[in-house]
Amino acid sequence: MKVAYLGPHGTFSEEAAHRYFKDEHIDWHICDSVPEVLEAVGDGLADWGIAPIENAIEGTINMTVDSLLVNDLYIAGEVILPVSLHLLGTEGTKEEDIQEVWSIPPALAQCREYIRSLKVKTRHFDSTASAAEAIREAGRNDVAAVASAYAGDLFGLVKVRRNIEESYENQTRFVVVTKDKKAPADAKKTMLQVIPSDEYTGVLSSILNVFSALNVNLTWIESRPTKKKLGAYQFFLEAGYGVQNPLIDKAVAVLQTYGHEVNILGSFSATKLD
Ligand SMILES: O=C(O)C(=O)Cc1ccccc1
Repeated sequence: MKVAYLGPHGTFSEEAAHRYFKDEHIDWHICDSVPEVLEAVGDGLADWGIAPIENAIEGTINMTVDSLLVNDLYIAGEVILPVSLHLLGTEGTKEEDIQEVWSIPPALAQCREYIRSLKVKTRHFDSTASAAEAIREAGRNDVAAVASAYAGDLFGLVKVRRNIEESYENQTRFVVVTKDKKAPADAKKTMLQVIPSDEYTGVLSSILNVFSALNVNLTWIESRPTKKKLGAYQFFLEAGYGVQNPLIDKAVAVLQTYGHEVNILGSFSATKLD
């Protein structure tokens, strides 16, 4: 079985992948960016992929939501991983000498306040670990990376400042995706994409009412542009029942009678890591 995740070694994605698939014999397919992970599964280069979709501080990771759709993937699992971010530099780096901080944008966003307080520039990388690796290769004392303690150890960096994110309860949610649109038997949540038939006053509230009328809890809601014209949005709704529950079929049927396009993007249960 081949599983794709965001590399290089030392990313949070690697930790999530290794801990989620711990009991199986896996052929790992390490990718250079989050969109490439989902593309690898879409193109059949890997059977499964794991990608970050939501962070407790920064919210939705849009590149994952968008790439899920482009590659026609099914979410069959979810992993919640505690994450701690540190400012990492080469030996001898002093906080006051840092001019630039390097990392993947969602990680930089989780420590926005701290980075603003340093009054430094930021540089975007494709992962926390690729930023840490670049700091080691640069061998400079005026740049630092935002990454995990594990990445710091791997690339021989020291912690210039610990726990720089804006919450001590920081967690990231990853989705486990595949091409096969089959829900696991124990699925407890369903992810739906709803593309409204038209723009009219109250369209979102009428969509949400379908779920409240059926007493189906929604655990996540996100809107993304349809990318067709300015102001046209589609909605992602995560319902608190697996797809095998008749209430999900009912909700989909009602939404379709309203003329909305509804796609089931996945059904899964959560794995919480500590
Ligand atoms: O860059 C990484 O280490 C990733 O796996 C992506 C990511 C970035 C920020 C928080 C969690 C995961």
